[in-house]
Amino acid sequence: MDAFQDHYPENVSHCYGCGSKNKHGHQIKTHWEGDETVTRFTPEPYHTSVPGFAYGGLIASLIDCHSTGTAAAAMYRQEGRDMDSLPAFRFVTGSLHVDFLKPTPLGELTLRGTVKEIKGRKVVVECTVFAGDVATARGEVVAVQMPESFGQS
Ligand SMILES: CCCCCCCC/C=C\CCCCCCCC(=O)SCCNC(=O)CCNC(=O)[C@H](O)C(C)(C)COP(=O)(O)OP(=O)(O)OC[C@H]1O[C@@H](n2cnc3c(N)ncnc32)[C@H](O)[C@@H]1OP(=O)(O)O
Repeated sequence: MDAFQDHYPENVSHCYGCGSKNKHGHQIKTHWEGDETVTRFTPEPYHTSVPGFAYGGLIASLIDCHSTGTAAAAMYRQEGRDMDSLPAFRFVTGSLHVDFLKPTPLGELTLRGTVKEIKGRKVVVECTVFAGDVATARGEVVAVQMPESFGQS
């Protein structure tokens, strides 16, 4: 299935969470299901916190990149544009809030995102992590369109 991350240009495909060119990263893949965005990810044994359960930093990382990808896709969708069209929308994380509701078991996880707000260069995304039918974590990300000057002081 065509994923948002498949449309990131090669020179920005090195992100640890979502870059297809980062062999050490999570390489998440996100797509639309109606008005929700969905990522499926199965943690490895080395993502353990307490034996049998996933490390919270991993959960936060998945929420982060799921949500920045969702922000970009939502902007394209709002403008009725294809994700390969120019100018490109690229988002970075302004803030990342995570509530860990229940221990998250090692096994297939499903992240479901919804867009709460689009305003100017900012998109607010809510994301819930499910293990089976159980919501184990919920996050909110403020994603901001990357300024031209990103990385320069
Ligand atoms: C480090 C490597 C990144 C590589 C990226 C390469 C490009 C790749 C592109 C595509 C591939 C996918 C990449 C996915 C990336 C994955 C996620 C990450 O890990 S990103 C890394 C962590 N994040 C940062 O390093 C941001 C550092 N911070 C900044 O650069 C700025 O602070 C920035 C851009 C976030 C905001 O600065 P302003 O000056 O451009 O924007 P202002 O005008 O202040 O804010 C715009 C709106 O956003 C809100 N906002 C900004 N920061 C906020 C915050 N911390 N909390 C809540 N709202 C915030 C503001 O209140 C404002 O909203 P109102 O218009 O007033 O409604």
